[in-house]
Amino acid sequence: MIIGIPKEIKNNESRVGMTPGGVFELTKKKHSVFIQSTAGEGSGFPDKLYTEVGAVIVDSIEEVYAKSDMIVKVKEPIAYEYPLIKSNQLLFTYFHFASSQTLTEAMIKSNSVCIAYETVEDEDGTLPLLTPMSEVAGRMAIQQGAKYLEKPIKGRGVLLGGVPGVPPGKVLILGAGVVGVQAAKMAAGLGAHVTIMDINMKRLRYVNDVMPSHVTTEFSSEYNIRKHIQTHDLVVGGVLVKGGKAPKLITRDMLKLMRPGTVVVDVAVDQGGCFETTKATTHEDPIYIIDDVVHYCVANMPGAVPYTSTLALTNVTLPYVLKLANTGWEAACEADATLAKGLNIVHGEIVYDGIAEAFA
Ligand SMILES: NC(=O)C1=CN([C@@H]2O[C@H](COP(=O)(O)OP(=O)(O)OC[C@H]3O[C@@H](n4cnc5c(N)ncnc54)[C@H](O)[C@@H]3O)[C@@H](O)[C@H]2O)C=CC1
Ligand SMILES: CC(=O)C(=O)O
Ligand SMILES: [Mg+2]
Repeated sequence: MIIGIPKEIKNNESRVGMTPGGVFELTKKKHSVFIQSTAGEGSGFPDKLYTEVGAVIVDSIEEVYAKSDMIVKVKEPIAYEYPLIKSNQLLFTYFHFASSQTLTEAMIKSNSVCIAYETVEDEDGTLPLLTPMSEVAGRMAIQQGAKYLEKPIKGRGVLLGGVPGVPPGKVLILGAGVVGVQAAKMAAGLGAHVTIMDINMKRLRYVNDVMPSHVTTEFSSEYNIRKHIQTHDLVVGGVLVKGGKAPKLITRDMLKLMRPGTVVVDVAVDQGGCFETTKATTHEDPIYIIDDVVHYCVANMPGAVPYTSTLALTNVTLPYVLKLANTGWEAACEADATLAKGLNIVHGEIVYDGIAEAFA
């Protein structure tokens, strides 16, 4: 198969769809790989490393799309790319359709086959292609939150770890999935007091078992959220309803309960966000303030640490890229139920319930 890897063009997105190590495995199986010039540079992979393993460097994104049967990338195609997508072309990337009707309509119109990393789902309900980026974003959420809590950057002026004689800051985490647990780990490591909430008791039992005693679990309800946002300094949104829109757990009127300078980091922004006041931001301009609450809502957080994220992403996508390249998407999805869950839009039809429901 002919595989194309374009350079990402989303704001400050320096990840690339495949490492040279991944390309090596594809060319070993006699597949052809076209990669856009400098696509890997931001992740520490100059063109030379790709040509050494048999990839062909092409100058423009137009050429990558025009030559390829399958496009392997990181983020959803953006408007510039819509007209480049060919009928029947296979697109393997993150899409997060439920948060964008424009993207959904464009992919329906393209007559392509869209397999979304974020809905590839194992038998046990875990999301193997979302997990590593959620691990990155969960850990980053505390790094970013701690930074914006500093007074010159508009926060409350609280040091999360406190100091001897002064209590630590308080972090509230909504969702005890991958993002939530990684955020809890980082916040606990800094010495902050952590409250983590979920509606899944199994997850809360797990967190209770593995975390130190300054991480406390609490069932996620409006009553409990209203209570805790009055005393916590940093609130992290990490909830997910697979493939669907995130539930709005903190409404506009609830912001008034928070103290000025409280920071919210809504990692769930890519599925629409769990704060009513969430709107997607970029690494270039990551925050905005509403009712004195600092909002950080960057939809591609791992893009800022591409040296780590590109490796972590290829680790998990490569086995599926190989299956798709070796047998084509129909046979690969028939043989692998986990991969088949990634089918979101096929030749103009939405085939994933969560997306259809988001726009019903
Ligand atoms: N902004 C960014 O750069 C990135 C965003 N993400 C996003 O972060 C979100 C979370 O991802 P994961 O942690 O991997 O998902 P996950 O499925 O591991 O965890 C989500 C958790 O939310 C819980 N939940 C659902 N409804 C809830 C409610 N009403 N109250 C409390 N908890 C609730 C679920 O029970 C589950 O435990 C996703 O939308 C994902 O796409 C992931 C990576 C990067
Ligand atoms: C998962 C996702 O949206 C990201 O890695 O940017
Ligand atoms: Mg995202």
